[in-house]
Amino acid sequence: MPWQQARRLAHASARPVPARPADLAQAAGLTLAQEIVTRSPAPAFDTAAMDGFAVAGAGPWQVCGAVRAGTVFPAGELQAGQAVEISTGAPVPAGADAVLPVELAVRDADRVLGPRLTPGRHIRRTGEDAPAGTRLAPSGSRIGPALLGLAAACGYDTLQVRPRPRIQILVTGDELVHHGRPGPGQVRDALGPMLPSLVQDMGGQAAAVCHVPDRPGALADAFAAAGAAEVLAVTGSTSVGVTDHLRSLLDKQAARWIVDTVACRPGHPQLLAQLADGRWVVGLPGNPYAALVAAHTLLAPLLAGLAGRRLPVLPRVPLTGQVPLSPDRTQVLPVRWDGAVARVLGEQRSAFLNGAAIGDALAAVPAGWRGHEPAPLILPAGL
Ligand SMILES: Nc1nc2c(c(=O)[nH]1)N[C@H]1C(S)=C(S)[C@@H](COP(=O)(O)OP(=O)(O)OC[C@H]3O[C@@H](n4cnc5c(N)ncnc54)[C@H](O)[C@@H]3O)O[C@H]1N2
Ligand code: MOO
Repeated sequence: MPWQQARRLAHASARPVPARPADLAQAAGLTLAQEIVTRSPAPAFDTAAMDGFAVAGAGPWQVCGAVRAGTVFPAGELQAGQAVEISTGAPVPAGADAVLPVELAVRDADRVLGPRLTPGRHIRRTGEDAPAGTRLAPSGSRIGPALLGLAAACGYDTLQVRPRPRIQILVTGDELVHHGRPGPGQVRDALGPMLPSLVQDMGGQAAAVCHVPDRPGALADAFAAAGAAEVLAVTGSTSVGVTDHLRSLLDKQAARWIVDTVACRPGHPQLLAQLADGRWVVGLPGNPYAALVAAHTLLAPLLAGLAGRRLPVLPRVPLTGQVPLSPDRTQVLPVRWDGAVARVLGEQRSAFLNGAAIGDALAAVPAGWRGHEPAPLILPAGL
């Protein structure tokens, strides 16, 4: 399956997890499952945009009081020739035409003088930003800091959200060790430490990593023990070796296959299937860089779909450096991204993470790519 199609299919297959209410403080980073609508007009009242004097009619004006932010002018309507001292953010009294900034005002006892102002000058009118009932943020938006502030400004205390999809990471491989330097024939587990933080960046939530022996039956036991997770991410069992049990287990459990190998390098043995109980299984190759590429290909789109978000649109950027070409596969390469051009950090073998570890992003160079064409860029969260 072509790489772009695999991404789209992984996203389109997922049904969003159920929504629940969350306090604003708990909603950060989750996905909005409702619209944010202005409940009252914004601003809610005619508001002074400058510190100075709210003035009515032509000057000079008689100063007849003061109105600070958080209070209202008690004396009702201003008459022509009257002014009140006013703070930025305070309600402009009825009858006022404009706000005279303090820098332009000349105060003389209880009188104030200043230039003629166009009507409405330095007044933010009621509903000027958004009338009541305006749709400000659609369902499916990521709840970032600005959206939290907007929700609060619109009077929300809780939001309907979709929680982070839960993932159980199952790391297979009897050759793996988890501490120190590996002995003869052993390999230090790179994926146990890498995947939980990758999952977090992708909007999911990983349970404690589970290490599964290569013996037959162990993976089936791990599936049964995985509990409430929506997604099982299995590493190191995607191939056809005698210790790779994932494919046969999926067939034995009559799983529905969605993606079975992808035309990309590295990471082609990756897979996506759905168990009869609805849980998703993503098979990530054991080679660590191949696992990273596969996670961006299938896991990130699946998590976006489960969270109710759209498939991230990948920006297309020009590439420089040595770009290996392939007539029939997408090549996924670590790059340095300077904001204008992505420089390929050499060809990355599937077992090594050095390029990805120091690079800013991954470039997905399409099959049949020609040198001058921009290529899609996979940016990590936060860049
Ligand atoms: N006969 C074939 N052999 C292989 C094929 C193939 O098409 N036909 N594809 C190769 C490709 S490409 C890949 S990628 C791997 C995928 O293999 P698995 O997903 O089954 O993974 P393993 O065989 O268990 O491991 C591969 C490699 O990665 C190391 N590894 C595994 N897990 C980890 C980990 N957590 N941390 C660090 N390194 C890990 C493992 O020791 C192996 O060196 O299959 C090829 N073979
Ligand atoms: O797909 Mo494998 O990832 O080429 O090493």
